[in-house]
Amino acid sequence: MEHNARVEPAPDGGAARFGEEAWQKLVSFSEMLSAEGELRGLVGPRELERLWTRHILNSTAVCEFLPDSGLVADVGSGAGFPGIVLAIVRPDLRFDLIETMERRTDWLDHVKQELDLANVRVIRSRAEDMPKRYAADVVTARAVAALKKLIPWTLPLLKPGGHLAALKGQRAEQEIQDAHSQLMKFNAQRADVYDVDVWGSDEGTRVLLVEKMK
Ligand SMILES: C[S@@+](CC[C@H](N)C(=O)[O-])C[C@H]1O[C@@H](n2cnc3c(N)ncnc32)[C@H](O)[C@@H]1O
Repeated sequence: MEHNARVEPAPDGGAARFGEEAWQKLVSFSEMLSAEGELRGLVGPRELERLWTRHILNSTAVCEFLPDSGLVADVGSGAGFPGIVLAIVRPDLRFDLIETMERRTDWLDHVKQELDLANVRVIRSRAEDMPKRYAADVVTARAVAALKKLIPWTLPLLKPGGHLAALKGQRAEQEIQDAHSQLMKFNAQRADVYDVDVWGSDEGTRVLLVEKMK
């Protein structure tokens, strides 16, 4: 596949970091996004210039908050961040990508087929409309909504003792304060912010981790 000149090149050393198979799939995912992402209205042209650092590698920051085994639900996956990236890096975990827009679930299904991601299920739904019995070990979310909205959407999707890991920016602490009553109402045990280094990028990121009561 021909590379778009504006697309940020992949960093060196990815195969050593993520394993050969996962790295090949991450590169293929970047190529699919470069070729089709703009046309399909999934990523803006400026975003292709920072596809690796701002999006693909940024998504990997959630890895250290994933469970040893079980089910991860990525709410509002959009073009596949962080859900597709995490599913590639952790083929031993099951991933449900819960996304409300058909255009985006069509894309996510296409990526699942092309990259042969047997651990991925694409679910077209709003997070808040998922069945009551749904129970994930971890829910992930990036750029979906402020925490006070995310809590009612995502804590009901978690098993007791499960975690919401949301990629957030500088206002993460303020978001926790603003979500105080939702955190109490939906049985959050604690909410903390972690500064995380992102491999291959100079830009770190922040993960807001909410634990649901056991
Ligand atoms: C700004 S995009 C972010 C996409 C991706 N997470 C990322 O970081 O690039 C937000 C996505 O969340 C989806 N979304 C918004 N509200 C949702 C909900 N209640 N349940 C599931 N998906 C939702 C939108 O359709 C959109 O694809």
